[in-house]
Amino acid sequence: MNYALIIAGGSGNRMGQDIPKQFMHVDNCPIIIHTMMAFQKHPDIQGIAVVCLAGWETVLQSYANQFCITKLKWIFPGGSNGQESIRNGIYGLKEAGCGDDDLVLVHDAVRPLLSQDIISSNIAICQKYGYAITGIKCREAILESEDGFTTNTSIPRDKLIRTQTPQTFRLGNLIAAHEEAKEKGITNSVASCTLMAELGGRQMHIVPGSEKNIKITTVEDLEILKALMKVQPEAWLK
Ligand SMILES: C[C@](O)(CO)[C@H](O)COP(=O)(O)O
Repeated sequence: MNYALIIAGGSGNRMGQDIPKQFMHVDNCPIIIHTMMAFQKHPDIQGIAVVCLAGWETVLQSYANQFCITKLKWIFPGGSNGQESIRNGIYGLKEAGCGDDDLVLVHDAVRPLLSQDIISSNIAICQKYGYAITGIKCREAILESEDGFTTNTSIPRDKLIRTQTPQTFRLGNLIAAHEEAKEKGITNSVASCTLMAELGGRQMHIVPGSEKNIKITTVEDLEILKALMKVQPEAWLK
């Protein structure tokens, strides 16, 4: 079985809006529903779990009903950071009876333009190699700055990968990683891929992502999303 685990535990402070960014509407539909629709449409996804910001569970369930997201099976509580939210989600899946060999596609609630191809490739690469990370090559020149205002240090971009989601693992491997993180005192890794890298001993395989698989973090991202959806509504979801 293959399950989507959508991380929607954040309050979206960087957007500076009254409601969390994952619940903001674009094209008459909440961003998180656009995101869930990509998994709803995919024939190889059997269920969707959402790790949800406290207080928004009922809203989420009623939007899912309204937009016919029939694959939504579980809503789990969000954590105090991304790592804890993912941890809540995978332990929730385990308690719900999912097996160690089941695949879990961990995905940001605020990446609504996820294509069917990226989902398919995540499943295929994870089945083959065990650890699948969506990413794209870095095309910009990269500099390092200590204070955010000045710099004299260049970082070669040739080997750099900008990570996206989904990031896909077998449930048993995810649980083992989070157990090891607890033992080692790692509590706030930025993403599943950074946690795996920090722990070591896991070879992750890169699934080609897309510039359209944008993460909505700021008001500027929201404008880009609206523009993309206007030009080619849902085209990249096919
Ligand atoms: C997981 C992620 O999308 C990979 O690029 C990113 O790390 C999420 O970051 P956020 O700070 O939780 O938005």
